[in-house]
Amino acid sequence: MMRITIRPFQEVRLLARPSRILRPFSSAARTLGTAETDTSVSSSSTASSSSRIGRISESLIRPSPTPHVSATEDKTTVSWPDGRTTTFDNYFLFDHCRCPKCFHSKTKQRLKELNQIPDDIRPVAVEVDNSGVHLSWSTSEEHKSTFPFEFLRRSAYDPPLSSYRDATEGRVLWNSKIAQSPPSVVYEDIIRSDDEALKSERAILKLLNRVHDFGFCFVNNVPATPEKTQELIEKIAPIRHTHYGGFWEFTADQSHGDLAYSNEGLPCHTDTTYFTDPAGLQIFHLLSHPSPPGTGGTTLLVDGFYTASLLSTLYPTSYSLLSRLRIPAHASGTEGTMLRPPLSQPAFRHDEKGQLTQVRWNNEDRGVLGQGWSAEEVKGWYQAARRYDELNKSEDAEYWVQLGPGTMLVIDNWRVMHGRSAFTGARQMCGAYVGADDWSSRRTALTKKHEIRKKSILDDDWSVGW
Ligand SMILES: C[N+](C)(C)CCCC[C@H](N)C(=O)O
Ligand SMILES: O=C(O)CCC(=O)C(=O)O
Repeated sequence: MMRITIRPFQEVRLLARPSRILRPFSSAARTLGTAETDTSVSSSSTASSSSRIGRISESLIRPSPTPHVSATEDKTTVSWPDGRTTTFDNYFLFDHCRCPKCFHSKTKQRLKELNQIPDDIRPVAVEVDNSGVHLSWSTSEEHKSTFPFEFLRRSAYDPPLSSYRDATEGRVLWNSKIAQSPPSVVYEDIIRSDDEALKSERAILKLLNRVHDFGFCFVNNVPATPEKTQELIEKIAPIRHTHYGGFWEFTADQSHGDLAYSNEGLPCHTDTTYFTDPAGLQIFHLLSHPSPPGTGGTTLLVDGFYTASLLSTLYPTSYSLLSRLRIPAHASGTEGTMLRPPLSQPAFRHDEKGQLTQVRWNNEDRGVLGQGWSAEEVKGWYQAARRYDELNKSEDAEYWVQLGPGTMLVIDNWRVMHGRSAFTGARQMCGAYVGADDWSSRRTALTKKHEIRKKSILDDDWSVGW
């Protein structure tokens, strides 16, 4: 392990290749001293606090894939073997230390407060080996952090290393042709005997991965009863309770002041746009709709990410307006329920990397537009909305499927829109919502437990909090 002791204000470059010998220095704090050349690795060289004279001892080191690491008063720079360089604020690195003083390894919580980080925190020693970068800090008490290369690659922000896997990994955008081979799993893989709990979990993970990748997935061979449907849903993830209840059964009985409780057709939409946090999963199981004599009641699915990508390509200005202008939504049709989130949101929301993460699209529940908008924005929004609507209603985008007893449909309500054709006759539907964070947590936890983890994946303490 190569150990370099550095002094404040001293740029240090740790060489991954024996091409140069570091210019060692010995100096009092705060100034650069005259250099002494020392080509032997001084095993005795130890991290020095800022009060002691430090020495750089460096020698030719074997070529290795480890990066160069250099630290100055406020930044630590990592020069990767592929030639890319990323820089970290020393405050950021110290804040992300995972040593026992800074991070509770069981609760995965940060222990160090911001006011416990000295404003001028900086490394006083840098070591690099195959396990990562080891920084000794300028704190009064000895404090050392070890950063896996994987953490530094993934957390890089100056600049970001976009090669890192992100939330869109595995995502498949689809159009009406998905009808040829829609994603599905079978009930028996999930509901198993108690001694097959691990197989059941792997089947649930397969379902949730398909929901992540396609935005929906069928579960076939489900017993057509509310009880078995509820049991299955609760096995997958916790049910989210709303003003409609937890597990719900509904029919055209106007029991709620909402068109879903009628026999009207419903254009493609996402649900609960009137919640600050719209439902993550929308799950349906059509228990009964004798047809004949009943008619209609066919389910519509549209990949809102697919049509958003078309809009972005065809009408980038419209995409931008739907990504920026906030739309109030409300649910006001049921006695005692007047839902209207305090913070309206735009139709398209993106994550920190600019990836489309949520589509909120519901014409029926849309409120009064234009508050705080300009006249041009009002006009522009309607043009953009009509363009998006046209794409959603196109033959290319619409996937019509007739549900029936035995087939449960799990929808990512942040991405895939659903609707139905008008119907006649007695139609019994049941299902539930699951919170967005809840199904994401379930999928991540099952992935961690069941997927063979490539050694480059971050270990426990570093894999959380992204
Ligand atoms: C699913 N369930 C029938 C219980 C409620 C349906 C709510 C429909 C509402 N317009 C919305 O889009 O959220
Ligand atoms: O009845 C259906 O098939 C769907 C109803 C619906 O769109 C909803 O509950 O949001």
